[in-house]
Amino acid sequence: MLALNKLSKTYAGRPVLSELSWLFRAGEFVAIMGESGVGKSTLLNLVAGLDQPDMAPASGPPIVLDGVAMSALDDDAATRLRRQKMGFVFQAFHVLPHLTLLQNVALPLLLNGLPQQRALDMLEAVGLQGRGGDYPHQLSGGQLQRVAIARALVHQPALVLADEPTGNLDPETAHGILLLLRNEIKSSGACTIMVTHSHAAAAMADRTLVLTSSGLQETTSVNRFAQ
Ligand SMILES: Nc1ncnc2c1ncn2[C@@H]1O[C@H](COP(=O)(O)OP(=O)(O)OP(=O)(O)O)[C@@H](O)[C@H]1O
Repeated sequence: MLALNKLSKTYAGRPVLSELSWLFRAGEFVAIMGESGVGKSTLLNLVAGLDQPDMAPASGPPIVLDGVAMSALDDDAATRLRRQKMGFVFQAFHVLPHLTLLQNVALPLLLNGLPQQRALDMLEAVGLQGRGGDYPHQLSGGQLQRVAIARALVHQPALVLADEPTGNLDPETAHGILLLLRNEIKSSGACTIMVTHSHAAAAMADRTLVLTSSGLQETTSVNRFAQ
């Protein structure tokens, strides 16, 4: 579904990611952990096409999503792919304050020319039925994350990217949000990559990878849902 093939990223001559390779399968919920500064957010940004990897190795394109080499796309094509195939639960893509909750959740449908009905269904799925006309400032942090998850999944993307989706929440609220995220991605069949520092969050994933300077490695110690 998503293949990384010797993916590397260097900032100002300093290597951050070196020849990362991994295959993420459809429907899989994967947590990525690792020390601060090791390059987890960089990895998500590269997969999202928001940043460019180092020149492709001779062995082939470094990021391939559903058979499409990201490096072969121009800006417009990359934007279209991102819009159609990806959903984000990133701080940088936070809920827009001047739009109602329904408008926020409907945005990916609007951008993809899809019918708007699913926005109402998604608001209901995340427990915010009847709140579609409210604005983000009327919500708690946990409710806002529910809106972010509804918006990330409403257009049924093949790939969901989440960066610390429960970073600012208390443990109980965080647990509820992660259960919701897990249920929604399992029913939609999306592949989900979640970067987190939280072992409790990682335990909700099917598997956990640890990113170090030597690359990605699977660890089995934290996954309650591991199959
Ligand atoms: N745009 C950029 N320009 C230069 N250096 C950058 C840029 N983005 C990230 N870096 C550097 O790359 C390294 C990895 O950063 P990144 O944010 O990916 O780490 P991280 O593992 O997500 O850290 P954390 O867990 O603290 O969020 C850091 O040393 C950071 O300073």
